[in-house]
Amino acid sequence: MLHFHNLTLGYARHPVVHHLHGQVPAGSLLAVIGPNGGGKSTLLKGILGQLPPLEGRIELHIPRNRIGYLPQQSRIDRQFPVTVREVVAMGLWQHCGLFGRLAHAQRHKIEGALERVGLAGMADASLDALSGGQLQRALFARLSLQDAPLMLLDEPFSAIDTQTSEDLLALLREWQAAGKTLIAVLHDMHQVSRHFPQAMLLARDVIAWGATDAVVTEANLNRARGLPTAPNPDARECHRTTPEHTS
Ligand SMILES: Nc1ncnc2c1ncn2[C@@H]1O[C@H](COP(=O)(O)OP(=O)(O)OP(=O)(O)O)[C@@H](O)[C@H]1O
Repeated sequence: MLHFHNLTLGYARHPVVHHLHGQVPAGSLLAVIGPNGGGKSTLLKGILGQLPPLEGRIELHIPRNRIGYLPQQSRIDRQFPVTVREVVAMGLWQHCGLFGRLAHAQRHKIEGALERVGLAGMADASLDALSGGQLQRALFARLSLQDAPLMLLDEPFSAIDTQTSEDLLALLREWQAAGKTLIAVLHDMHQVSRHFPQAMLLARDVIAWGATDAVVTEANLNRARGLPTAPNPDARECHRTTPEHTS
């Protein structure tokens, strides 16, 4: 689904993710973990094509506009005057355009997606009336309508109550069982160990990547904590490469 070839990503020539090699096979459920500033969101931006590589490349086996993306909740403008229906309808924009009128079948799909995430009857609620957990449920409904083969989720369960997290984790497993490839940035190691078969520990360099049990170890986490994650303005361009990884 996704293949990293000696990928280096960064800002203004300062590398943040270094020399990433390896592939994410179709159908993976991969957690990206690591310290603050370790480059997790930067990696998602690279995959989305929002940040061109400083070096190397990303081989993507689907068109970029077929990637589903759930941004960090803090990036959502909740004061924007829209209803839950309008937000969820954006998941169908490839079928009806962003400002097109919703056909009966599309309204039906939206109702179904809302019901599936536990928001039945909430379509006309305004976005600012939702709790954090309800908003995340609505964003999952939008993602489900997008029906993308690859989905990237940036901290989908931060500041979300346990019941909502459990419900949405069940949805992720359902999507994986249907053949989707899922990559999620997460901070809760307990959640990662319980629900994600594969993990990548990123602290600018990949510390470990593979089966979650082998990645989430005290030794690896300590190593990641000990690495500098602040940008170094004096960093020189580096030509190191690392061996190929297959998740
Ligand atoms: N737009 C930007 N311009 C310049 N530097 C940036 C930009 N976005 C992120 N960075 C820097 O890149 C580094 C990695 O940031 P990134 O957001 O990818 O980390 P992260 O692992 O997702 O962190 P967190 O867990 O805190 O969300 C940080 O040092 C950050 O300050």
